[in-house]
Amino acid sequence: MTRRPVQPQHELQLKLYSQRGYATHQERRPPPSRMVLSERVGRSTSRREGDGAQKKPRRRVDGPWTAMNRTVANIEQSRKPNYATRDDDRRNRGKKDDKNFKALKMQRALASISYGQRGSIKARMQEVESFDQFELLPVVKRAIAEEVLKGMVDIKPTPVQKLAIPALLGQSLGTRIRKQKGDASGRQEFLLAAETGSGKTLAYLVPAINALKIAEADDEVLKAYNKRLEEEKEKRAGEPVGKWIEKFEPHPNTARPRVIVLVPTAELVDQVTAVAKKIAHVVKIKVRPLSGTHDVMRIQSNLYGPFGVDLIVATPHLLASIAESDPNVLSRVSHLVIDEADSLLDRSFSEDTIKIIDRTMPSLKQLVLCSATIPRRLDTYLETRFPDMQRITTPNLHAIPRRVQLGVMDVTKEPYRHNKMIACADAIWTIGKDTAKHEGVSKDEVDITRIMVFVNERETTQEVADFLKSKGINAIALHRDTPEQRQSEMLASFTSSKPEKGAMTTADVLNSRRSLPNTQVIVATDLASRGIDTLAVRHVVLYDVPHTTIDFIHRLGRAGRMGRRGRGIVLVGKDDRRDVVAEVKRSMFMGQALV
Ligand SMILES: Nc1ncnc2c1ncn2[C@@H]1O[C@H](COP(=O)(O)OP(=O)(O)OP(=O)(O)O)[C@@H](O)[C@H]1O
Repeated sequence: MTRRPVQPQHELQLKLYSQRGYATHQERRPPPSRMVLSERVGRSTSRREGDGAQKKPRRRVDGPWTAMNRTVANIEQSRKPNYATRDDDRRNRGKKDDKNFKALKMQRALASISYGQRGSIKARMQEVESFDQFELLPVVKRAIAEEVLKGMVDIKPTPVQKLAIPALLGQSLGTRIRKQKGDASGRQEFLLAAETGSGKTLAYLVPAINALKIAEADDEVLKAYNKRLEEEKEKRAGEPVGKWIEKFEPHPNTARPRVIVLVPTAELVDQVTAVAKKIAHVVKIKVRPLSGTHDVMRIQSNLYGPFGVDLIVATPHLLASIAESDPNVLSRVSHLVIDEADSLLDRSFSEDTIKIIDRTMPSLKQLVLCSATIPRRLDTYLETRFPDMQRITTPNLHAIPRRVQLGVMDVTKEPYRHNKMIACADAIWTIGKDTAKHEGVSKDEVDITRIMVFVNERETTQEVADFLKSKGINAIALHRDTPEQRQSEMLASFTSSKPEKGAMTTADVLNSRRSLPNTQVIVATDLASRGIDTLAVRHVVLYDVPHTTIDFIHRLGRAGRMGRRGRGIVLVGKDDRRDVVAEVKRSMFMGQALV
């Protein structure tokens, strides 16, 4: 048997962060797994092989003395290490083999979507080339081109938009997407599932606003109100409307929105509101945000303001509590969108979300759930509650794009000795310096590098941010107690689509020893930043190994958005599931969906 040469750890680290962009020998060819878990680990002991198959298994009570007095090593045959060679590994790669994703399979959190179904969808998508092919009102098309995607050349719908917009519009198009008739009440239910950063927001906002505008044209009450308003304007000859509108009769849409978009966080309320307002500006509808960060006065004026409200973007908790005191708020909703449905229908939010779904049901025409991941729990819930829901899934759902690379840092080795904080700071310093180096020494100013660090527990965010600050890194923790202004300033720079120049030159950055100029870091849990459109982020550090593949997808999804390239670094410690990390890395390399 040939032995593999052992490389000193610091050499591996250097290689890992070398200019070749993490594509080191180890990276390109993951070592074979030395310990392969039993294929039948999920089955009960009674059904395992051999003569013991018929016997009832003896009940074993685990306790401090269980391992004593054993005369044989308690190693199952099936747990024997698999000494697969690299050649075996290379041969097996790509084969649809049960060996793949074993560790992930044990954790299986995501619902599986057949590749057969994805293939046929891919063919249908090719039939759509432009937003003009959708049966949208001209004013909505203009809003997309002139406001939302302003400045972009060759504007094309993204895969999820190609599939979802015609379906939500009830348009047959060439796409042959099944036109949903709706149930007895005429209500339609959709699930939009597509990768992170793939343009889901527009995919649901555009058809909802289009429907809103069509309904508005048929609304007799609104037409009569507008007529009276025009007469009043004439009567008051030139007096600014803002001065007298409060005293005029209440707007028919006051506190009676027709479209509601639910999102999990205040940051997402702001983000989705900003996109909706860009369309609203051209289309002339009233879009208002409702989130816990607003004071009571602002919430009151957003909901009960004299100009009415058409579309509300809200967090479920706040909206559910408003609906408790004023049930009419949800009495006229025709379109309900649940963005980040995997979070909003999970334990912490589901009570309020379901309350809102139930209350809007009588008037609801379209229910749209939107998510980058479909956890099995959500899948089961939808199966039971909405058996006729039309599922629109893109071909790459649950796969982390190949343009995002994943590097692994072993924190148990020198020089880190299990100290994750030092490893994290080291990774950030390396990224900061490497990025400056890549920009070239001739540059006067270097672009600011934005890095997101993800931890599993909210409590750790501040601890990690403080440590990074002590190491000269400009880091901020994203949690409830961070001053709102600082938080929103930092988020604004992370979500900007244009690169921003820092004050330092390349030489300054490379020579600096005490602080890392031109680098900004946000430390967060993925829940705090779920859905945030961090276009400026190219690097993500997974300080903790995520608990599930769902978290892997959402966290790595903050980088490499909308076709951009990205890099992730996962810090792996003594107690972390290396097998899971290795399999995620392998599936990313092969462009396969995670399980
Ligand atoms: N057709 C398009 N062409 C180019 N860019 C687009 C298009 N549609 C949307 N975008 C841009 O893509 C980015 C990501 O969109 P969006 O935030 O809707 O992604 P998402 O799918 O909701 O991601 P997540 O799952 O992380 O919430 C935004 O900056 C948006 O402006």
